[in-house]
Amino acid sequence: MYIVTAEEMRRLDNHTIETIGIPQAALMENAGREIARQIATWIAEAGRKSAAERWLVLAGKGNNGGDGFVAARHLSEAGIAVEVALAEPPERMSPEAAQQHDIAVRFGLQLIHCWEQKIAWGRYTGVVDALLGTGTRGAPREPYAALIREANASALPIVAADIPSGLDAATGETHEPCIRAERTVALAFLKRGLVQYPGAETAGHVVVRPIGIPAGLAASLGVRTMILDEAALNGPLGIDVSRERRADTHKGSYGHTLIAAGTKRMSGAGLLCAKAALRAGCGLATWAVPASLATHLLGRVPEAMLAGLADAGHGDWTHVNAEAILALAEDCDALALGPGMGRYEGDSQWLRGLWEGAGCPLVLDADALNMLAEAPDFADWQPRRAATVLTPHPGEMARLAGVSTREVQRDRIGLARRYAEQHGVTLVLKGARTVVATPDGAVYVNVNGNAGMATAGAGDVLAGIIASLLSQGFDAAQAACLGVYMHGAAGDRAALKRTSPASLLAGDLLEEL
Ligand SMILES: NC(=O)C1=CN([C@@H]2O[C@H](COP(=O)(O)OP(=O)(O)OC[C@H]3O[C@@H](n4cnc5c(N)ncnc54)[C@H](O)[C@@H]3O)[C@@H](O)[C@H]2O)[C@H](O)CC1
Ligand SMILES: [K+]
Repeated sequence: MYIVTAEEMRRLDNHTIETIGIPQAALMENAGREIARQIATWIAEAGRKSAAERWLVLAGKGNNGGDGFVAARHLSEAGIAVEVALAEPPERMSPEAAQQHDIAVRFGLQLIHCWEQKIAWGRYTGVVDALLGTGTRGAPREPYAALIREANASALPIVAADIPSGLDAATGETHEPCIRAERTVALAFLKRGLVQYPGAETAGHVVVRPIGIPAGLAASLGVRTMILDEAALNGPLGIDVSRERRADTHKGSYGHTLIAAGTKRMSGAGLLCAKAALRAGCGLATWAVPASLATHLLGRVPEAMLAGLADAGHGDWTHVNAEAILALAEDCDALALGPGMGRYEGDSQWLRGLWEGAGCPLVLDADALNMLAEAPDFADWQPRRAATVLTPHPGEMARLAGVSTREVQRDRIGLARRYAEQHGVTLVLKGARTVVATPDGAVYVNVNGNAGMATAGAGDVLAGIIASLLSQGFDAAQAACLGVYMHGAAGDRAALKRTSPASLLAGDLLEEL
């Protein structure tokens, strides 16, 4: 399922009208009818009687308002009482909205002129927000701001037409004020703002309804952002998710994952990472740690091989010669580096040796990302010889990109795409709605998982899963996407087994993989 910006939506819209020749009024008719249909369905599902309902449609002066007039007509036809509140007089409306206004008048709909009359909110059982759509620029101005505040304060259920008014369709930023919708009927395609927080929260439950724009047009007009679902895994990512293991295979058929992770204080990070790799299906896993630690970890993951690397008795990673890790990596199919590694003097240069030296796919997580972020000479590092996957959380992403965490969260899709393209890496920007960006400009947004996964060690599990998939021969985009999807799905299964997701542990994810 494609996710578009307002600008991409305009291109799709224009192409449909001008090249394919579907009249704009037909698209608007479809849009309004779909909104009304959804409302009628929800009323019925809630066991309420249409005859007992009275809805108020808030109509703005743009085409979003035009959709509102159409929706009102179809609600009325479905036997649901409806009135339309006009934010501005018809002479200020877009031609399409003005046309729908005139039709509404002749149709006999009850209209309220907000510049002359106050809305008696108590009269209604629900509200359609058709004030502002994808044509919005910046924070809602008057009279829209006041209407949005009143609608929110009314505590009536609000159904947003296309997007909640006040939401930035391109980023998910919410302006002050912004409609808090119970549901949103997205027209033709999901807008980015509906899937990124905080926008995703103000949109409530989102459904996407077709309005006559061919679904395939998105790809042909260059849209490269989509929901990470099974259709994406099976389609553009080319993964057969129902594929079974062949019977005549052995552990050597499924790759060998090397995990360089953990220190005395954070040995659990390495443990979770190594276990996750094995649970995600690699045939063999080697867990490398500084030698001083190895004796304490014997038998902790019996299925993994434990490699204690000479550390001159220091128990830290910079005293482990990078060459020793590279020598182990020679026999492995992917290397995960960073969880629980700690930070040391000169560690950025230490990482450089591994970045330039490792000929197998590399997953960098946690401390390895901070080493990378602080490398003053990163621009001079030789390009990697195999795929690289970075798995930062927003704070680590901020350090990598040299911006604030707030900046990262403001436009996760845009930032992840730019970073991945610029640095030739596959980037997994973690957090609610994890974003996977590939070096060729494709972006996948994950929608599974839950807040219980905001727990120590969940990231270490993800790094292990992705490295495991890389060692099984999946390419970087496939491994990152399938890994993120499996990780979220495991989290959802684990959360179902607990009274509250709050008590979920990273170790629980392993059991569900
Ligand atoms: N996607 C489609 O193919 C179709 C979409 N439809 C609907 O049309 C809107 C987009 O319509 P547009 O006229 O471009 O924009 P808006 O309705 O969002 O109008 C905005 C309106 O308000 C003014 N404005 C802009 N920013 C602000 C602000 N911050 N405060 C106040 N006013 C503002 C601006 O000048 C415009 O006049 C889309 O979302 C769908 O709902 C079609 O109906 C069907 C085809
Ligand atoms: K709206």
